[in-house]
Amino acid sequence: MPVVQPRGLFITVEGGEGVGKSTNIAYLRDYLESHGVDLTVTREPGGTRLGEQLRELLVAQRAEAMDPMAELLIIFAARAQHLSEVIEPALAAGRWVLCDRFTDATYAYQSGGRGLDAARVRRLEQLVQGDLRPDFTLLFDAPVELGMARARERGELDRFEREEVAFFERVRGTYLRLARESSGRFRLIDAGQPLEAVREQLHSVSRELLDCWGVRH
Ligand SMILES: Nc1ncnc2c1ncn2[C@@H]1O[C@H](COP(=O)(O)OP(=O)(O)O)[C@@H](O)[C@H]1O
Ligand SMILES: Cc1cn([C@H]2C[C@H](O)[C@@H](COP(=O)(O)OP(=O)(O)O)O2)c(=O)[nH]c1=O
Repeated sequence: MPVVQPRGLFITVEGGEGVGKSTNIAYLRDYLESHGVDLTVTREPGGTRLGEQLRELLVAQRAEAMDPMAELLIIFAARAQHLSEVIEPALAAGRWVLCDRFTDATYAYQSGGRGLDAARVRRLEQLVQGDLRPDFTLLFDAPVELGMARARERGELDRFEREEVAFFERVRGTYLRLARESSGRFRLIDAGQPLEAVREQLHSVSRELLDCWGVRH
C-alpha cells in the first residue's frame, strides 16, 4: 500500500506595523525546529524571486498614487507565484509553512485600510487559492501608536508605514473582526506586553500546534 504523506500545517502570522512579527517568527522557528518540525519560513508579499520584485514595487515610495485595485492585483499576483512555487509543494511534502502575512492582511489593508469592497478580495481569494486557507493564524495585536513607534525606531518608513493613524486603526479593527469571525483558526497574541510575556503566549500556542500535528500523524 502506498504511504500517504500527511499535509503539513499552514500557519500564518498577522498584525499591524511594528507589532513584533519578524522578531517572534525567528523565535517560533527555533522553538518548532527544536521540537522536530520540518519548517519552511516565508513571507508575503514575497517569498519567491518574482514575489520579492513585486514587493519592491509595492513598498517603494512613488510620485503618483497607486490605484488600490492595481495594488490588490499585484499582491495576488505575488501570492499566486508564492503558492505554486513554495507553499503548495512544501505542504504536499509534509513540511509546515510559517508565513509572515497572507490573505488576512489583504482584508485588513486593502479592504479595511484602503476601503476596497471585501467581496473583491473574496473573489480573488477564491480564484487564486481555491479552497486553501491557513490552518492557524497568529494575530499579534497591539495599540496602533505602540506599533508605529516601534516601526519608526527601526528606521526609514516604507509606502505603507507612512499612512496615517486612522488607516492603521481600520487595519487593526478589521483584523480583530476577522479573528472573532474565524475564532477556530485565529489565536490572539497580546503583543503590547514585554517580549518575555509574548514568548510565554507563543509557547502555549506552539504546544497546541504540536498536539494538533500529533493527532494528524
Ligand atoms: N514585545 C516587545 N516589546 C518591546 N519591543 C519589541 C517587542 N516586540 C518587538 N519589539 C521591537 O519592535 C521593533 C519592531 O519589531 P518587528 O519584529 O520588526 O515587527 P514587525 O515585523 O511586526 O513589523 C523591533 O525593534 C523589535 O525589537
Ligand atoms: C501580505 C500583504 C501585505 N501588505 C502590506 C503590509 C505591510 O505594510 C507591507 C509589508 O509587509 P511586512 O514586511 O510584513 O510589514 P512590516 O513592516 O510590518 O514588517 O505590505 C498589504 O497591504 N496587503 C497584503 O496582503
